[in-house]
Amino acid sequence: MADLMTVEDRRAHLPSLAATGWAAVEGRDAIRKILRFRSFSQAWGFMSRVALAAETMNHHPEWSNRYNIVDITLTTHDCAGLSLLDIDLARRIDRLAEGADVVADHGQPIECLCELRAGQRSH
Ligand SMILES: C[C@H](O)[C@H](O)[C@H]1CNC2=NC(N)=NC(=O)C2=N1
Repeated sequence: MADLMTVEDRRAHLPSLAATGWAAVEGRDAIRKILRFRSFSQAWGFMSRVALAAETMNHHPEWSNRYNIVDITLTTHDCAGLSLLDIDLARRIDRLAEGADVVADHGQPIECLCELRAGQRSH
């Protein structure tokens, strides 16, 4: 069972993900990144590789694909917020997305997620 990230975890891990284009999702304890590939084929190949990583981790993205665009949101359903599994999957996604363009005009600064929201309690 994945635990909700503590404030310390968040401060340690989230800012570096901002550097690679991850942003906070409005109203959710979740991170989002939008990628643009050269073609549908490149986008689909990326998604295939991420799918294999997700299956290995048993941790899956919420994502959509439109031609050469892949829109990815990560959060952990079991704890209704961000866990370290989301950090791990985000880093694997960044490695697999090498060479793709990052669409940056969305989301809130990721630092918004470095404090726990009302009602959230990390173990
Ligand atoms: C039953 C299965 O192990 C769980 O539903 C896994 C599958 N993949 C998952 N993916 C994500 N993002 N969050 C989860 O809590 C989760 N739980």
